[in-house]
Amino acid sequence: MTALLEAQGLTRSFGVSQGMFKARRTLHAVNGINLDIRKGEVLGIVGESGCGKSTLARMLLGLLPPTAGKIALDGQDIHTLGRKGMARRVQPVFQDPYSSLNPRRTIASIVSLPLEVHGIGTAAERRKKTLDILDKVGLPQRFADRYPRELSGGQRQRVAIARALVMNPEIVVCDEPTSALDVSVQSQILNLLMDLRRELGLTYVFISHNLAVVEHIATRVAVMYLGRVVELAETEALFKAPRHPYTKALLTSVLTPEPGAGIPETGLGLAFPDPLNPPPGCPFHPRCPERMAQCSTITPRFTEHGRDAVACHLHDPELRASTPRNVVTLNANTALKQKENS
Ligand SMILES: Nc1ncnc2c1ncn2[C@@H]1O[C@H](COP(=O)(O)OP(=O)(O)OP(=O)(O)O)[C@@H](O)[C@H]1O
Repeated sequence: MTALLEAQGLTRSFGVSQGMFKARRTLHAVNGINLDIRKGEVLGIVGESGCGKSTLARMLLGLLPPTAGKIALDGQDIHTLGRKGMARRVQPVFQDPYSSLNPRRTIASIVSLPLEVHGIGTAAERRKKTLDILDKVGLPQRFADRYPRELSGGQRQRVAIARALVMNPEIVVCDEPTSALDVSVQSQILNLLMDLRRELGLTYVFISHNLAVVEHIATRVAVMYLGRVVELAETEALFKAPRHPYTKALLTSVLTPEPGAGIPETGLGLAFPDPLNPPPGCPFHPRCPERMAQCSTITPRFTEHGRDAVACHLHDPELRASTPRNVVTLNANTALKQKENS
């Protein structure tokens, strides 16, 4: 598969002030990510709250400029495409269908707005296209003249999907598209997204903290930790045989949407690190049950393993071969005890 959207060294930092008399500090929300999104795939992006998923999504959509690195769409720097050029080809579906739809506009006017903004078609053509799209997302055409408040959460998310599709984009970036919905409605929306992908040949970037959802929908998965991708693998391989200790921990946990709440039920014990003060070396090492001596000083390289890749010294053939005697493997309890004693 060829890369449709490609991120190179993608970085986004924010200046954060910590009170009146303290100097502003820099928070690297996304830190040097290389990622190719291939035509027709569903690239799942997972990781704890605060690891940088939404910041990455906003950059891929062209809504937030990177502080370093670049993104290319079909080989062309998205900077040169501009917001409008990007909006024709890459569209978002966000988490909250309550706040993302203008309450004062009718459904038809919400869905057709992108066409109007881009000056596409006559009013009659736009109306027809809007009704067709409502049909495609499973909403009765009579909803066209209703307002968001008259619709349920699931119906509103269908409107948000219709609005994303009305421009015939190639890529849809879905940021937690089912997280705000009732469980009973979530699978309907997921099935709709999958049907639309098949029918329209779409490519999805699918962000979720829900691993079961990602396993169901993604063809490939990128696991993020503190602004970096630490593992990238085909979905089946990732869920069957995760390589990175963090991925392994994620698979045995249920992530909470609360920032800073850490990974519950993993046995790792230690909380999510302060993004303003990330640990040296491998950012995961203080929580890692398999950490080795070099993990606290050397940042792991991203090494390829067949079609997959991982950033972990345990899987770096060069480093493993060169430092066999340095290796000190700690289990989760030892790591926890060390933390308690320090
Ligand atoms: N505008 C901003 N100014 C300062 N810090 C920010 C800003 N936006 C995001 N951050 C910080 O960047 C980091 C990554 O945030 P981001 O929202 O991308 O994470 P996330 O993985 O999407 O989390 P969630 O699942 O909670 O949405 C967090 O530490 C967050 O506090």
